[in-house]
Amino acid sequence: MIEARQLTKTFKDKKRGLITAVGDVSFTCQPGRIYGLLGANGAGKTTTLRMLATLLKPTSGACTVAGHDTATAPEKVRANVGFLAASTALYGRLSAREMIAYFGRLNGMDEPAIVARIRVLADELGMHDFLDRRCDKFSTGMKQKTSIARTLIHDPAVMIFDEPTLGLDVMTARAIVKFVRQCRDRGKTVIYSTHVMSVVEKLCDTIGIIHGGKLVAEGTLAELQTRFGERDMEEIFVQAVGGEAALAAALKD
Ligand SMILES: Nc1ncnc2c1ncn2[C@@H]1O[C@H](COP(=O)(O)OP(=O)(O)OP(=O)(O)O)[C@@H](O)[C@H]1O
Repeated sequence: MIEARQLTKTFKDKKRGLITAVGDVSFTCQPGRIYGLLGANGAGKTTTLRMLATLLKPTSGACTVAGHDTATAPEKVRANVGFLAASTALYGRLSAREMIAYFGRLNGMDEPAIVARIRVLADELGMHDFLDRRCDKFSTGMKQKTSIARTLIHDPAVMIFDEPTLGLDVMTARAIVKFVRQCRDRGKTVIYSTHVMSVVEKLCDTIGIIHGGKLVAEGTLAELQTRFGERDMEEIFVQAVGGEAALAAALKD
């Protein structure tokens, strides 16, 4: 389970002064559920996820992830979390299998467990054709699948995906969305950040709309449709952030 309580993160920026990237954000995600964090560029999604994954310390507020507090037990949180960041990198000279196994060892797994888990991930993500090829020759989709596998090698209870389908072709994006759904169906707690409305509609059990660092609306798709009197997620989103002018102004910052 994930519980964020009044999470706030401010940055001092030379040009822009004090920035509240995330302000007073609270939400929970239960096992077997996908929480979709939906927001435009600069809304505060990545900063929120980095706090949950212990990569950033909140300025105030707290988070509990898989039963552990990120401030007092960060190692325990990290052992139970797989975080696919937009910037997750691969070593070009390693093959996908070597890369994934390396992260298995970093997570304290023994060799038989690593071999077995790579087989499962390669089946689920469709990676067998390129498992033993060098990462520097990979397409964007192959790289992303390898990054996902290395992030989830230790089969964590909590999985955090930051824009996992960005820049991917339709078929690869569909394969990844299907994989995320399977993770949820196996009881994982999943956070999925994106600005793609259609993915949120199809995939997420609960949707949190984040804008200017604030969680401005939250609910199931049906709840949001009722609350805003709209069926279309894009219309709901624009209304939730205060209209097109407010969205355009935020994107200019
Ligand atoms: N290290 C930092 N120093 C200064 N400002 C930062 C820093 N990290 C993020 N910000 C600012 O905080 C705000 C939220 O950024 P964040 O990356 O969390 O948004 P996002 O929703 O993930 O957007 P995107 O989809 O563009 O990645 C932005 O205004 C960003 O410029």
